Amino acid sequence: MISARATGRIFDQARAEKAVRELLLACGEDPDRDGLRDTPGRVARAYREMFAGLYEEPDSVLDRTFDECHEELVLVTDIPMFSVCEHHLLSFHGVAHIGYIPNDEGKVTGLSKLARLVDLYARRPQVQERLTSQVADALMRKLRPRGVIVVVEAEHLCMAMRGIRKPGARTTTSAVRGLLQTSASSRAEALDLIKGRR
Ligand SMILES: Nc1nc2c(ncn2[C@@H]2O[C@H](COP(=O)(O)OP(=O)(O)OP(=O)(O)O)[C@@H](O)[C@H]2O)c(=O)[nH]1
Ligand SMILES: [Zn+2]
Repeated sequence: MISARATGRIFDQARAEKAVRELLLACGEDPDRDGLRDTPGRVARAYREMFAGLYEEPDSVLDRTFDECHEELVLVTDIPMFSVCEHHLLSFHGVAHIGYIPNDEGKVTGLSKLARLVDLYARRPQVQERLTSQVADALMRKLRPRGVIVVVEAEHLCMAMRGIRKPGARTTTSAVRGLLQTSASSRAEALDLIKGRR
């Protein structure tokens, strides 16, 4: 059993393996045949990795800040993102763009922390809308910036490989907070930079 570092949740490897074995049986497969014998263990480990964000405290990612006196937009685009849709437990994946305007103390975070924050929230059972707003809200809570914008563009495998079967359909979600919500010109500047990034 893997114990949680911060959130009080645990990953129960033995239970996950048992559940995968049950699922294979339910599908009419033989989990004891050669090719499947190690599969429950592998799948359980894969889920532990894909849901690693359940065991991490998001706010701690942003504990370290730097005084850079930068009071204009900081924008990181095209952060690769893999998450798991909580409705079908299938992947949705794409990119996230994150921008924020530091407060007048000029408090900035390390750029990699923005990607770490996306990773942490993405590695949970999710819906894209909640992932997007959770990242924005964590930044507002911890950095107290003047504004935040988060845009996520993703393809959902549950819409591509099953169900409606529309591979290539992309979903875009955004969350804007503070000045980037109230000021149309600040928001337009950020969106232009996101749209024109290539
Ligand atoms: N809003 C939102 N919907 C999502 C997300 N991921 C998957 N879904 C949708 O969740 C919905 C679940 O619908 P249900 O009718 O309960 O399930 P279903 O019968 O499997 O639906 P279909 O996918 O249409 O076959 C589907 O429309 C999915 O496209 C997401 O991140 N956000
Ligand atoms: Zn889904």
